[in-house]
Amino acid sequence: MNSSAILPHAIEPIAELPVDAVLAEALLKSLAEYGEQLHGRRVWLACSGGRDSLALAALCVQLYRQGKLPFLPQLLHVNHGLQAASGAWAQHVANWAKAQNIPCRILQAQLNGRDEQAARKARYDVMRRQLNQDDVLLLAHHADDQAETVLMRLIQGAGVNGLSGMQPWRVQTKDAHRIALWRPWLTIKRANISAYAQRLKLPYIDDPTNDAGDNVRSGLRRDIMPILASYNSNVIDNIARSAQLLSDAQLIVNAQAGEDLQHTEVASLQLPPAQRVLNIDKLQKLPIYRQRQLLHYWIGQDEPLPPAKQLVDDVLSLSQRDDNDHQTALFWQGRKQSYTVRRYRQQLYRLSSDWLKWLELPLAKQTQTLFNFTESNLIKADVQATGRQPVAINLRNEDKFAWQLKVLPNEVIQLLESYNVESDTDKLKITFAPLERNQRVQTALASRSQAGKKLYQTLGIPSWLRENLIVVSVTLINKESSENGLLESEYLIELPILLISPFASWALNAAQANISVDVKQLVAFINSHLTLHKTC
Ligand SMILES: Nc1ncnc2c1ncn2[C@@H]1O[C@H](COP(=O)(O)OP(=O)(O)OP(=O)(O)O)[C@@H](O)[C@H]1O
Repeated sequence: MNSSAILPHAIEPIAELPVDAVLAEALLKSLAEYGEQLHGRRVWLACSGGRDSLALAALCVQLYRQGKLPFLPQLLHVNHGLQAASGAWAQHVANWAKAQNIPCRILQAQLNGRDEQAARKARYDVMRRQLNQDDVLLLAHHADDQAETVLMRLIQGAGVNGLSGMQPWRVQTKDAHRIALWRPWLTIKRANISAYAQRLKLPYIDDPTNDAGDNVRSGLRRDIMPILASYNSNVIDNIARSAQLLSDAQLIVNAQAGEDLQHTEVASLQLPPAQRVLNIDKLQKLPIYRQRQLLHYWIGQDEPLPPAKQLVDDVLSLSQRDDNDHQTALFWQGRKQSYTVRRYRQQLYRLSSDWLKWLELPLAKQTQTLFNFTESNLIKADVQATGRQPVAINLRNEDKFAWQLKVLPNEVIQLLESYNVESDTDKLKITFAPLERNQRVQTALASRSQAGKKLYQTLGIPSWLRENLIVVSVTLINKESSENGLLESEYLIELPILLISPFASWALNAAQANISVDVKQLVAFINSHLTLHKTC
């Protein structure tokens, strides 16, 4: 609204006229439809003081007085402070609310720019801050707004989702704060609202910028809609109906993509929203249109807005390549965070930038003494009890993610004792050290020890995970008896038993150490407690 907006004078309580049947029916029908979601929620009404939102407020007052509406919404008016008259409009809305005896709150918006988009964002931000968890915000958007929205999106090349327009009920979550936007008038034409406002002599504020044609929306309203109406007088209703049909279609598309996703995701590699992984072989079993839809859904999940079609096409081509290029990285800036989509072998990865940064942090070598009998004066019987408590070892801990390994010392000691080896009688020491590029280790996947690139290839480690391999070793006392059993010698040995990455682990072959330990069984007590969790 600009300063030339017409500010009406007469503010009176709403006349005792019969309610408008069409407008009331739309509101009450919507109330019945979302009754369950509305139950026990506080309802607010976003009121600009313009014709539509003032009419919605007036209808709520009338229906409430007649006992047809179980609640009276509290008005919220946002003062954008853009023009000299802004303060007067806010006062006008407050005065009108007072005359109707309904609560009203005036909020000041903090604008970041002077265009309509900035005002809209600031308006929603300040209203959202006012609302409590699960509160509902009533908006007066109507069929003409819906038609303009659909046309705007059409000329921007939107898909089914965009063309389904505004939704009558939309839950919005931002930083775990959840509210619902409720638009009961999406099927009501502006003309009906105008007639009602006139009958009631509603003192609404008339904003000339709405029809000035100086932004896309008002340009469509002023120049394009009348032309379309000359071809088909039902154009508003018809576009609003198309939006409803497409909204149903979108639900079906989403359900299909969700189902396809379940079959194509690689369950063991998921760390949502930091890392999401798709199996390309399974993706390619789907018809091409479902592949595209699935990728669109997969990339955009965890984000409020979907990715551009170009990115979906690029990811699709990446999945179709048959060369061995693992270097391509497709960047996507989402609303909440940014991501990189990469391919490694037959898998597509969507990696958040936070996660990639975390993976680049250095890992330090550390030695943990799981037990110290001398210091704590524990006798072995106590070990049986306390050793059942897993010992958590932080491999890399930072505000966003924590990589932790849990060891059951009791089990490890018992197992070691069942072989001809013992842990140091006073201490059980486990060492965690980043795998050196040239360090050779032998896993069950290879017949001899390997290092560097060969090892990564054998284990299938993508390039961004290569600095995240850790060798776990136990310090043991090995006893050797001579053949006649008379001579017994003991020596300390550091035995590498396990290689771990954030998502997998591999038992290391101890044959080189010349010790008869069943390494697989030994590592089970360490391996099975590996957890990686996101802390925020
Ligand atoms: N300054 C504001 N304070 C509170 N709510 C607002 C404000 N501006 C808009 N709204 C809400 O957002 C909806 C859509 O915004 P839009 O810009 O189309 O409204 P408007 O044309 O300025 O006013 P109205 O829809 O009331 O005639 C409004 O119907 C109203 O519910």
